[in-house]
Formats: sequence, structure tokens, C-alpha cells
Amino acid sequence: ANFYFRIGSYCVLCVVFSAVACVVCVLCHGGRTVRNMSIIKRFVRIFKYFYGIQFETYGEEKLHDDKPCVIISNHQSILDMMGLMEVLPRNCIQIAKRELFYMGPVGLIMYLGGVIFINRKRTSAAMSAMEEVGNTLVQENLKVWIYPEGTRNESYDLLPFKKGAFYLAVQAQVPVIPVVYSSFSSFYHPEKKIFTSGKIKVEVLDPIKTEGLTVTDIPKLLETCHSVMRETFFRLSNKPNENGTNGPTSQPMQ
Ligand SMILES: CCCCCCCC/C=C\CCCCCCCC(=O)SCCNC(=O)CCNC(=O)[C@H](O)C(C)(C)COP(=O)(O)OP(=O)(O)OC[C@H]1O[C@@H](n2cnc3c(N)ncnc32)[C@H](O)[C@@H]1OP(=O)(O)O
Ligand SMILES: CCCCCCCCCCCCCCCC(=O)OC[C@@H](O)COP(=O)(O)O
Repeated sequence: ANFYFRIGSYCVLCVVFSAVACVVCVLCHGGRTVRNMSIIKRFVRIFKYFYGIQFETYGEEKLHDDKPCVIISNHQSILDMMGLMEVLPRNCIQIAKRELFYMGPVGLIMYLGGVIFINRKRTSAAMSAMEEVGNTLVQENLKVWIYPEGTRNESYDLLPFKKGAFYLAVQAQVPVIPVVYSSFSSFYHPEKKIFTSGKIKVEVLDPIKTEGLTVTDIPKLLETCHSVMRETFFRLSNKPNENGTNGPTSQPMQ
């Protein structure tokens, strides 16, 4: 029962805080702009105190370069929003599934924050939406946060990555910055109806350059990101990886 109360209150907080944030954003900036993200960030960062969640972040300064880039991170649940806002840099928008836009004030606040909505069922439309972002990324000095797994994933591993984030980075010739969150499974487990409090480790990895890369380099770029994020995920989550050690298995970057 406690699980449902906490999840329910999380959703209620999202709706209520969104409605308030919409008013503040419209009063401050008048409409849809990425500058509203800093207002949204302040509201969302309060959530962690309600749920006793602590963040331990490593390498956050790597996100503070005032230059465009594509940030990719693993995605486990709707709690990821707190982790996102914990380290969200300035001028950064997110790619979100279109369904979220229809969630009342939550959709409106995301719209006001500059979030790009994509229809995952219509790949061509999703790609052109992302291509549009790719075209304006550099001159608007924007960062884009994408969850390359394309969906929430509560397994104790990373899903294979979709290619959109990498097409976007290569098209705009901007670096990819991976951000990895440790597994929530110690305190959040929907199947077992567990949602207590706990600590989430967040590690920002070194930017991966895309200068000079073309579409043909995308599979390798995707693979490099996937393996370095997977290794970090296991390390942060203290999950023994294939060869049973806890330490980082530093495979040479092929
Ligand atoms: C005070 C407030 C209180 C709280 C209220 C809340 C406020 C919060 C505010 C703000 C925080 C908001 C938080 C946001 C959180 C939301 C997170 C989500 O919703 S996660 C789901 C959506 N995200 C994605 O899905 C992205 C990842 N997906 C992609 O990038 C895909 O690539 C996508 C959708 C573009 C296409 O997906 P495909 O399923 O078709 O798969 P593929 O393998 O990537 O592509 C298929 C083929 O198309 C080619 N392709 C892909 N992209 C291309 C491109 N751009 N150009 C050309 N070809 C491309 C590929 O090469 C591939 O071709 P070959 O099969 O390899 O031959
Ligand atoms: C007026 C009624 C509005 C009711 C809406 C209740 C609010 C629900 C909480 C919304 C939190 C929004 C922040 C993003 C959280 C998130 O990450 O969404 C889930 C998707 O990534 C994953 O997509 P998928 O796993 O494929 O369903």
C-alpha cells in the first residue's frame, strides 16, 4: 500500500507542481523557451526530499561547457525525471514521447520548457523532428537530452540503443556526453511493490567527439557509447559483470 501511496503522490506532485510552474513560466518568460527549464528544475529538485532520495554525482562539470552537445542517459522509470533535473545543464531540452504531452499540466509544462515530442510509432515523423533539432542545435547553442533506450527499462541491464541520438550528434557534428544513473532496484521495484528511499549515483562520462564522423560511423559510435555506459552502470550499481569482478573491465577502446 505504501508503494501506491508514494507513486500516487509522485504523480499528484507532478500535476500540481506542473500547474504552478506553468503560471510561473508564463509570467517570467511569456511562452515556450528553454529558459523555462531552469524554473522546472527548481521545482523538480524539491521532489527528492519528499522521497528521501539522495544523489551522488561525479563529473557534473563536464556538462557545464557552454557549447551544444547531445546528452544520452539510461532510463529506468518515471523517477528518472528527478535524476535528470539534478544535473540538467543550462539551455538543454529533452526528447520525449508524445503521450506525455497529453498528460494535462505535465504536458503543458514540458511544452513550455521546450521539450520536443516524438511519435515513436511513426519513425519517419520522429526522425524529421529530430533532424529539425539537429539543424538549429548549433546556432541556438542548445543541448539535447535523449534516452537512447527509447523506453523505461527496469531490468538490471541496458537495452540496445536506438540510433536517433547518434544521427542527431553526427548531423550537427557535436559531442555526445553519456550520463549514467545507478540502478534504482535497491529501493524501487514495481513488481515487488517496493518504493522506499535510497541513493542514486550519477556519473557524467567524458564527451565523445563526432567531428569528422559520418553516417557510416554511427554503429561504432553507438557501440562505444553503449559499452562504456553499460560498464559504468554495472560499476555504479555494484553489479558483478560478466567476468564476476566488480571493478571496471577496461576493455581497450576499439
Ligand atoms: C514542475 C514540474 C513537475 C514535474 C512534471 C514533469 C516536468 C518534466 C519536464 C521536463 C523533463 C522531461 C523528461 C522527458 C522524459 C521523457 C523520456 C521519454 O519519453 S523516453 C521515450 C522517447 N525517446 C526516444 O524514443 C528517444 C530514442 N529514440 C530514437 O532516437 C529513435 O532512433 C527514433 C525514435 C528516432 C526512431 O526509432 P526507431 O524505433 O525507428 O529505431 P532506430 O533503430 O533508431 O531507427 C530505425 C532505422 O532508422 C534509421 N534512422 C534512425 N534515425 C535516423 C535519422 N535521423 N536519419 C536517418 N535514418 C535514421 C536507423 O539507421 C535505422 O535504420 P537500420 O534499421 O539501421 O537500417
Ligand atoms: C491531468 C492528469 C495528468 C496525470 C499525469 C500524472 C503525471 C505522471 C508523471 C509524469 C512525469 C513526467 C516526467 C517524465 C517521466 C518519464 O520518463 O515518462 C515515462 C517515459 O519516459 C517512458 O516511456 P515508456 O517507458 O515507453 O512508457
